Amino acid sequence: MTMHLDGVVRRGDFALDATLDVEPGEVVAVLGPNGSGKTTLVNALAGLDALDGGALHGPDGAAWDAGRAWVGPRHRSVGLVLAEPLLFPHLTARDNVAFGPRSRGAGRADARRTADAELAAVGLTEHASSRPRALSTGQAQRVALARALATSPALLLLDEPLSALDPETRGATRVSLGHRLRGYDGCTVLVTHDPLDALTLADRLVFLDAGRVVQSGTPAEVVSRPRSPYVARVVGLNLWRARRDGDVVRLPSGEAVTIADLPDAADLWVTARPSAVALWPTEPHGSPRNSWQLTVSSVELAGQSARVTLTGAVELVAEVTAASVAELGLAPGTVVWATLKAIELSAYEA
Ligand SMILES: Nc1ncnc2c1ncn2[C@@H]1O[C@H](COP(=O)(O)OP(=O)(O)OP(=O)(O)O)[C@@H](O)[C@H]1O
Repeated sequence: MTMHLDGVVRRGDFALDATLDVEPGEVVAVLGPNGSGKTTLVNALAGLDALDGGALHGPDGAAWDAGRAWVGPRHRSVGLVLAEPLLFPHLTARDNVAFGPRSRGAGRADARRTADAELAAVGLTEHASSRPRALSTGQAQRVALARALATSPALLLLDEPLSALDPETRGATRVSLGHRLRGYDGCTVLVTHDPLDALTLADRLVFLDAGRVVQSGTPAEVVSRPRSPYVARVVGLNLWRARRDGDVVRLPSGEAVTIADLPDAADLWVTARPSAVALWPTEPHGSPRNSWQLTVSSVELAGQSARVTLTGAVELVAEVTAASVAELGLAPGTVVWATLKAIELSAYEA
């Protein structure tokens, strides 16, 4: 069944006030800036915190938290994976995974069979007899995933499961996690800071800001139409709020922008890909386009390309080749002209 939350959790001045539905077999990634309420949400779903209002219905169909109805964490059908694997150091990988089924009443042989199947599903059959200190960090995290799934939970909560891994291990562990999640038919909520986790592992993305859901949609929808500066940053797009006045579109700074294809709405979001921004040492002339004289505030080189942050009449990120950084002498404080063709701007109703 669908997991359904429509509830409020208050912590001092902060309030999480969110609606979240997750279908069986669906992976929903929850993203948001620090302090937006992601951990508060996970704690409410796991039963580590109670709702202060509203209701939570688990995927098993039971009211987990609704008025006087309350199912404690031990009685919710939930598997939890945190950033650190937190395995029992004195138990083998197999016994770590078998611990959950055992403590829920399974016989020793049955629990071991389940553990072996779960370890096989994350590619760790050969390490079943290893103790945690003999495992790499990525392997230990895969054992933690096997342990979380060994009780066949209806809801799997993954709270930054890859964040403690070094970049190389993270890539391989992400692939293994994705593979395992495709074979899991329960509901999955994945909290992450990493856009790559969200875009590669999730069927749907939910963005929290200050305790509220500010956008949700499939990765493709969110990537093409971000609706908050945070979402735009995550998907790597320039985003401005704009107002249409007749055929003129103005940014909040009052700057007019020319957009080829305008929707019939007054309040707009306008996006542009950083790679569509061209930079020039002097004011360019020629085909009609948007052009601004801006100051470079930062340059981040990554291999053959660079992300250049510019400020002035508009805030803009440009992606240029490493060669142009040298040719234009781009460094904090450099003044350049930035242009964007009307056809490179995309506008949609806010
Ligand atoms: N026990 C508490 N008392 C008061 N405020 C709290 C308490 N617990 C959390 N908060 C506040 O609630 C807000 C949300 O915290 P939460 O940990 O859920 O955010 P988060 O999105 O998980 O952040 P991060 O990405 O940094 O982990 C924060 O402003 C935090 O300071």
